[in-house]
Amino acid sequence: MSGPRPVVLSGPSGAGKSTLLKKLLKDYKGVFGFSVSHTTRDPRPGEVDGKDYHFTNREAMQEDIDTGEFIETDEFSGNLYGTSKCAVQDVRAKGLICILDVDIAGVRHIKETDLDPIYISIQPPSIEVLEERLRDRATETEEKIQSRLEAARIDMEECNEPGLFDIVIVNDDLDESYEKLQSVLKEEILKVQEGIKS
Ligand SMILES: Nc1nc2c(ncn2[C@@H]2O[C@H](COP(=O)(O)OP(=O)(O)O)[C@@H](O)[C@H]2O)c(=O)[nH]1
Ligand SMILES: Nc1ncnc2c1ncn2[C@@H]1O[C@H](COP(=O)(O)OP(=O)(O)O)[C@@H](O)[C@H]1O
Repeated sequence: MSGPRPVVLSGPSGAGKSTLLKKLLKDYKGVFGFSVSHTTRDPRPGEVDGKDYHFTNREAMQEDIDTGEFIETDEFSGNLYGTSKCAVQDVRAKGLICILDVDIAGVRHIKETDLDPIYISIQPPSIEVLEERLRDRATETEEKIQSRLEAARIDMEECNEPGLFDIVIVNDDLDESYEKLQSVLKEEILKVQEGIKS
């Protein structure tokens, strides 16, 4: 499919991916669209089905996986997550830059497809700061915090693997990170904005 290149945002749970991507979606209306993943985890207060995720159960999701409806899926912290073909096509059909928020296993799966996105890793300044952010967010049980921190340690190591990401942004100061993110995406943003004008 032609059009602007999609963008993959990855990085440990709690690093700030949703915060950054929500800013992009708000500041660049008509430029970006979010690929709404499926998940078997429970919705958090305020999360909207069909907007933040397609909330589903394991049986229904497995049926869809079996019929080939997913580009990639992964088990993360006891739940299934996955990007459906429709999630990406719906955004790309509108000519928008499709943003995917996936874990590092998802990044590796997407590398095997022809999607050709820009790969961006959002990292916390340290594991201690990450733990603090996860605790302050107050969305996870102690068990889920521990399993996210375990996955984070692996992610923080693997993100520096040569060729895996186009850029790694250490999200210390939010405004600075957002500036860096916008600057990496400048070219694609311009393509869409020029398209809107003409
Ligand atoms: N592979 C894959 N990972 C996903 C997908 N959707 C979300 N994730 C990842 O699953 C992890 C947990 O997401 P979530 O439960 O929303 O927690 P949060 O990242 O702490 O807000 C994060 O690392 C997400 O990037 C997906 O469709 N595919
Ligand atoms: N640069 C930052 N400095 C301080 N707190 C941040 C920063 N970026 C995000 N946060 C906070 O950290 C928590 C985790 O961010 P979130 O966007 O939910 O992460 P992710 O989507 O990667 O799991 C949220 O409570 C968010 O408000």
